[in-house]
Amino acid sequence: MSKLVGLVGWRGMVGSVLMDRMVEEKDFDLIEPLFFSTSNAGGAAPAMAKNETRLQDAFDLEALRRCDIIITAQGGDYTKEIFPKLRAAGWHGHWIDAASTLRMAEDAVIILDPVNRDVIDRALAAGGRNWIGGNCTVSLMLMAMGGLFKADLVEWVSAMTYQAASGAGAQNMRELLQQMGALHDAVKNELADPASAILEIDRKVAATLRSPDFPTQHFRNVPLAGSLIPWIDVPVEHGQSKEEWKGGAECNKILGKPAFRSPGSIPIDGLCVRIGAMRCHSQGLTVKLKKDVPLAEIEALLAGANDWVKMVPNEREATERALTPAAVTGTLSVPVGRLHKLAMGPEYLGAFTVGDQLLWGAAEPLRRMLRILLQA
Ligand SMILES: NC(=O)C1=CN([C@@H]2O[C@H](COP(=O)(O)OP(=O)(O)OC[C@H]3O[C@@H](n4cnc5c(N)ncnc54)[C@H](OP(=O)(O)O)[C@@H]3O)[C@@H](O)[C@H]2O)C=CC1
Ligand SMILES: N[C@@H](CC(=O)OP(=O)(O)O)C(=O)O
Repeated sequence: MSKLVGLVGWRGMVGSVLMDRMVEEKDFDLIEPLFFSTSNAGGAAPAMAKNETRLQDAFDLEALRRCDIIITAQGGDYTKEIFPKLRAAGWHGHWIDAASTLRMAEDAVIILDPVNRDVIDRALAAGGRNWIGGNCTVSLMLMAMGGLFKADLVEWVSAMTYQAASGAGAQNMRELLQQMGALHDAVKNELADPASAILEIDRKVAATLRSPDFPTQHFRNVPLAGSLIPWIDVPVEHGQSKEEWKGGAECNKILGKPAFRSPGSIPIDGLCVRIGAMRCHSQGLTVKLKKDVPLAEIEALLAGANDWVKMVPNEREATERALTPAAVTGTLSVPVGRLHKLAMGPEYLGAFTVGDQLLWGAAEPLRRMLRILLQA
């Protein structure tokens, strides 16, 4: 009999990407889905529903307890409220979650199976039941650079990120576009006139960016279009933002290493910056290798690590065409390029990578974990 799989958060942004991927990969052929809602219990479930065609109440513990597996992309507040109650009520099913709430819990595994299938399998054999998707930036960096970690060649990594608006949420994507539109509106007459002065256009753009009427409500009252925001998420210790802390904390956990900042862990740190891309995060990486490894060997290790990483030659045209959010958006491909040894010495590697933060960064690891559980 098919497993009963509860789906919570399926109509949100991450949830919708997840549903599309599950349809594409025919995951629904293998399960009996049960759709939940926090706002419309009793309403019609989406077309993928089979026998259970009404939306269940996502706060109804009895309905949730029926599920063998629950996948949620509803968000951290929902997880915080429901997960402990569900476990306390004796539910022993598998919980697959996109939210960060449970990531660092001892009994939770951060799932990214092309990188840490061994960690997942060990936890599964030991009775593990909590499977949490990683932070998007972290997952995308590991999808790109997994080959070097697997070969135990990494002494430390510094990641400088260029993160898309989607990481802040659907409303932020809309606001980014509104900001772009407002900037264009401010100078559209001058743009139509090839003789207009560029510095006059620039002056008007700057005034618009700084105007109290510029739409900035979702970006904490600062512009993103025509600018950038070098802070993501709340401050934590050591002068880091939480997004920067996740780089070290989650990477080490995903790789099955000792806790970040403890002996044996890999130092991973950098600066996380929001830029005006829609849904692809990019990262400029400095990797300190444990030894001088020839570039050709590095490329082979990276390219062989999984089916989605794609090497882009360190050439101008190939880079401009293939190593950008515009090229990658909406795809599972994780290109890595700009690979070269840096001036600091032969153990210092420069690299640049781009990935869709809603696919490998959020939805894809969840549906792949479902497949792993269905095969177990
Ligand atoms: N955004 C990201 O980049 C990432 C997000 N995550 C995690 O996933 C969680 C969900 O994120 P995200 O998908 O961006 O959140 P959304 O705000 O898009 O969706 C969350 C929920 O909001 C409700 N909702 C209310 N109004 C609408 C509407 N107009 N359209 C769709 N849904 C609506 C839905 O619940 P209901 O149907 O019950 O009303 C939905 O499941 C995050 O809180 C985070 O924990 C993880 C990785 C990346
Ligand atoms: N914080 C990420 C998006 C995200 O949802 O991350 P997490 O899953 O770690 O909360 C960003 O802003 O780009």
